[in-house]
Amino acid sequence: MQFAAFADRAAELEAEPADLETVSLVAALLRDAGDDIGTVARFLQGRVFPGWDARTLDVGPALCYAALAKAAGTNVTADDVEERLAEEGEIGAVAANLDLGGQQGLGAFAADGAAGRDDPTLAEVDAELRAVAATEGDGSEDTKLATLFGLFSRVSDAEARYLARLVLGEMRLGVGEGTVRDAIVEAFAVDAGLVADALQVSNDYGRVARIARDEGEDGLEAMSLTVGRPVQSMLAQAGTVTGALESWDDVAAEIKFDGARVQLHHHPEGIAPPDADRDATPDDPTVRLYSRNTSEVTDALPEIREFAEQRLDAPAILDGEVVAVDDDGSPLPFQEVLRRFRRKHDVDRMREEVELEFHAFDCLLDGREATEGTDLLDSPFRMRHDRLADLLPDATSEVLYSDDADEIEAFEASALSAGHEGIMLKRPDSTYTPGDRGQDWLKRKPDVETLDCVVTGAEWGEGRRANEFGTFLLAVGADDGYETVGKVATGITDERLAALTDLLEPHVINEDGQTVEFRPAVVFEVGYEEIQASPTYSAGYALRFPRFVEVREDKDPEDADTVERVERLANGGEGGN
Ligand SMILES: Nc1ncnc2c1ncn2[C@@H]1O[C@H](COP(=O)(O)OP(=O)(O)OP(=O)(O)O)[C@@H](O)[C@H]1O
Repeated sequence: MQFAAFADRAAELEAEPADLETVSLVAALLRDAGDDIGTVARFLQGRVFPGWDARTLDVGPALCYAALAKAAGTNVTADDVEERLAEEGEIGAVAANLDLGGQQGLGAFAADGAAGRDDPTLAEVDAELRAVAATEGDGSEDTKLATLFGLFSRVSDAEARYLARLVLGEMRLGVGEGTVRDAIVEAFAVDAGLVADALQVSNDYGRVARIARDEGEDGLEAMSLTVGRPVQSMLAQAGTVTGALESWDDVAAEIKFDGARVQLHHHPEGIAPPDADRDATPDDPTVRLYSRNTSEVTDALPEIREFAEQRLDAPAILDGEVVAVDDDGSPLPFQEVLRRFRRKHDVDRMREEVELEFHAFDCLLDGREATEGTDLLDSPFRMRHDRLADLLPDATSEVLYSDDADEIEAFEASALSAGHEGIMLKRPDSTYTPGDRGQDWLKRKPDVETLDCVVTGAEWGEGRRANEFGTFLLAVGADDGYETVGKVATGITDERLAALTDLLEPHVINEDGQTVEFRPAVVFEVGYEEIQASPTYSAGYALRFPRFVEVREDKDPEDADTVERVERLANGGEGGN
């Protein structure tokens, strides 16, 4: 398929307001996509890589504007592109009006290796974007710029609209995961439940679309978890012991460890890297570790890798928390783990400073021969946990199965006095539902709830702080983008303000006097006293007394809290008992 044909269909989708029609248009596009079906399923969602693959293009707005400016010709600068963005409101419209590769464009003269407008195929665009993602090291910015310039010079105005959005990961087509899922069902007349299950185990819309088309329901049914391809983590809602005991016969209470989520994959025959299009060989590592966002973190956590290498023999996928401990083995605050977590250099030195432990709390795949069935997603929690305790007796979370509130309270008190964050309450017969923040896992924390908010704006400080941001605008996820819920200025030390300014400045997309606007990129955890309905902010709610707690480096904007959750919290639907 030509990229131009994809852009035409994207324009049709963008113009379609009705959800049902959108699903039908996507279904038709999937049917027409031929060999490009996987790429189409991903591009429509603004993704180049499947969900299990954490690679990103790593192209910030500034680089994208520079590439657009270069392709637009000698008269246009990156600042001009930014200015137009302020007028037009979104990058697609800007790109479509720049006459890229046209009369003025350098691409017209085939400079710098650019071929001029030549109608690239979808596969070519995909390959070029993957090349951008693979570029690293010294001079990588220049190489990325050259590749993007080359691509932008090759496309028409209509194509440029969607190419620019794709580069920045914001397609704005109203096509979310649910739309693609429903479209696969409609396009290939396959069972919706089978498609949903296949998506859960594979975390890969492109592959599910292809299998639904080529192998039908049998193929979907045969899809199972694959060691080395992380699934989305199952998540929790805030809940109460009384609520859990009212809804369930008994409760599985566990310690809530204060660390970072890690999915541990083990295969004795090696696990191929995610970007290698080949089977594993014995030279590949036998353990790979993934963060909550499915990024690989194996190299940052060598002791966890060594632990798994020594202790596991068969294929396994385990879910757990990595916690930092002091010399006595008592847990240290979550920030200590993060220091280790994102570490690329000096890992050995850091390893001496901060000791890490893995606490496994779930088992998604148990490949030991003696056990029946390997994929445990549909098995009840009690059984998954028993398997886990059998696999790693000394590194598995302790569980208290109880229907007695007093007993659970005593369990919580001992968890807190041992320095843990709180407890989790799980429904003992619940299945593992990847990516789901459902009612089967509840977190009970003794302190006030916090919210994870996307920082969408800020105001410059005054006087001696004129070069630092002073107040941050907070937003939460909505159906279409983000809605604001408050501003935070308290809880931030001077030193921290400087660091936050450095962190956020590269994400500025707009500036108007004292006020700046950010591309959604950074997530703040924010405490508050209360949430009130309020017309001041676009979410319709305002946080009272918001207080900065931490930057959630382990979360992407998509993982932030939502308007729906804010509404629930405001109406007292969640909270301590
Ligand atoms: N025993 C446990 N079972 C499940 N999750 C646990 C456990 N101990 C610690 N956790 C952590 O608690 C989190 C559950 O809360 P939630 O699903 O809301 O994630 P979160 O949004 O990262 O929340 P939080 O900010 O509370 O860590 C898990 O993601 C995991 O990192």
